[in-house]
Amino acid sequence: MDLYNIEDPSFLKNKSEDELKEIAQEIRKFLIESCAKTGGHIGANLGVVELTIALHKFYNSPEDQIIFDVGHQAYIHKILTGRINQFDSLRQYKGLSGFPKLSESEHDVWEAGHSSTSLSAAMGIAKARDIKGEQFAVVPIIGDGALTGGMALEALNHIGSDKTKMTIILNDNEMSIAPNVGALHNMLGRIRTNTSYNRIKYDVEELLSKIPSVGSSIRGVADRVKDSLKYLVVNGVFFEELGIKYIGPVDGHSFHDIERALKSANESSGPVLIHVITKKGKGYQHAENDEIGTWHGLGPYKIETGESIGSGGTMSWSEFMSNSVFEHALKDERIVALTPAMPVGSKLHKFQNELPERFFDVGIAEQHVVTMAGGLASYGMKPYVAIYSTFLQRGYDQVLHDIDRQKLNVFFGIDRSGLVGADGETHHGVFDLTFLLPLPNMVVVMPRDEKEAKLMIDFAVDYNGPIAFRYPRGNILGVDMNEERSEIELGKWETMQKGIDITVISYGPTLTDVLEANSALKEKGISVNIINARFIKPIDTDLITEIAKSGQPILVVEEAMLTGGLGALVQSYVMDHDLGTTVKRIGIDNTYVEQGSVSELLEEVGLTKENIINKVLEILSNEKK
Ligand SMILES: Cc1ncc(C[n+]2csc(CCOP(=O)(O)OP(=O)(O)O)c2C)c(N)n1
Ligand SMILES: CC(=O)[C@@H](O)[C@H](O)COP(=O)(O)O
Ligand SMILES: [Mg+2]
Repeated sequence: MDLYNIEDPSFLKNKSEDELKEIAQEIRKFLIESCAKTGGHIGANLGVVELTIALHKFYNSPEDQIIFDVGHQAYIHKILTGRINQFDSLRQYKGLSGFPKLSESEHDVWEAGHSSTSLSAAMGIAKARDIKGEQFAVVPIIGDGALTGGMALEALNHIGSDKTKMTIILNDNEMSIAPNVGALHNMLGRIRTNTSYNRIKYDVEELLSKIPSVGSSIRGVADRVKDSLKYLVVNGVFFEELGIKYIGPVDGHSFHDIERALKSANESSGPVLIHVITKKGKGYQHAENDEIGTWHGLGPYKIETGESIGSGGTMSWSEFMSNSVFEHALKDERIVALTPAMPVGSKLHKFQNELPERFFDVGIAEQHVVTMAGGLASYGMKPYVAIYSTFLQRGYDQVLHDIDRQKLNVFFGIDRSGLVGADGETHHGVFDLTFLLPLPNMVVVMPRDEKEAKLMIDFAVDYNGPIAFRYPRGNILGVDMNEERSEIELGKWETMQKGIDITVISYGPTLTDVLEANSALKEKGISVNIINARFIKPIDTDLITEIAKSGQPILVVEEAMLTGGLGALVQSYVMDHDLGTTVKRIGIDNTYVEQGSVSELLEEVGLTKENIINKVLEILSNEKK
């Protein structure tokens, strides 16, 4: 079978099981080879090869709506819907997205990137279908990790009570990114190991099918026996009690078993959940043996050895942050660390292994993690919540209502602040300032390099109140740790270079570009006053006033949304206090930034040394007029 000839999934309809197995094998081989070059979410995809093929054989996409939760496991779906030729560009600039994308194919009916949205989306689609009197199938596929997300549970609550027809595929591989956690995970584990129920249930169903309809009273008794079995051996009771018919566990690598379950689900008039058991990384030894979560998603690798290509170098920001907080925790018993399912990305292993009683992986539960940190803080602890900027969006009300309003002593490590690269528009950490800066009690900081990070971590640990500590994806800028630095003082900025023509204010790693632009501007005889706004909030109002009174125009450069960013704060301060000086900004202007390498994306949004130079020249030339 030439995978490159696939245009749509209809070719699967008349394939025999042996042929399907062959296709699965070819797809696996392709995925392993292709992701070795581009990187990507290989582990999750290798686990759903048979499942995705079986779904596309059984259903008629796009009329039947197949909805992938998170969407990181939709590569096979992309291959079966005619996109194999684009895999060379997977997750690259202008290339094939790593997630379902409406603009890529009519078969992508729902976009995601963040987890646990599929069931709510499915409910909406199913309701629209019913209101319009249409008949198609609605099939959300949700992982055991994504099922721990609060939204998924809210949706189950609604779907079960409403009895809306849909077939939910629960893809249980026992892994979130890291090994999955929580009581739901434990419950699924019990079901997986409880084979006796499954055997009895199938036997009883088999028996029931043989009872003729005339024997209705016998059949009634038998039905009740079958129903009561679930109470005896607990399988699926959780879902059944919610009003959702449970089928499973089903071997997710067996075409026969999946098809049998899909047929059975299809006959039901209400919601059904098929519990499918799969192996993450299936068919590729390195990914299959992964017990940590490294193979969930990664960059290019060597196929034979599984070694990563091109990673390494200096320490990542995440590792530096987590290790530094861990060092503090060894001395300060108030410090506890929390993560919503991201111990791998946030590099919390040291904390997790050495201080397990003060470490909490709460699963994909951003709202819960924030408020739980509040509870810990309210009782004298110093919680460190390592959370990706993009996922903190989920916990915003909790940050506002529970933490900031009560001035609780929570230290947020806001990982992946700024542009993240290949994951694209669902994952860039560029909105957090817009939602954090209005909070009256929140302090927001972002260090520019390793030395400043160390000083700021010391500050944040000592600080008593909510503090958001932003840091980007990628490696930390290493410097001489003995270098002299001005003391970190709440709301005070650092003057990195005194100048007389224009002030450029920035923070974090973007300052490197500002410093580079400065070298070129110096050659043109322009003297730049360079300010490190290490506190993005509170801003240094004394310094802004002093600069404005000196008559210098100001340029604020930031890797964040312009709306509600630092530049906006500085502009309003200058305006509100009639300081009269010009304030211009470079940042992300009212757009969702796509996927690509961070440098390509910085170029696209104008966050480059060249653009800073041009903007400075433009401002100075306008000032002269
Ligand atoms: C709201 C949110 N939090 C965290 C993540 C990061 N994340 C992406 S996939 C994933 C694990 C999902 O596990 P599961 O649903 O079981 O899928 P699997 O990879 O095992 O197939 C996590 C935590 C996310 N995408 N969205
Ligand atoms: C799909 C998802 O949300 C995660 O797998 C994400 O891709 C991880 O990103 P990092 O590689 O930055 O940890
Ligand atoms: Mg999983």
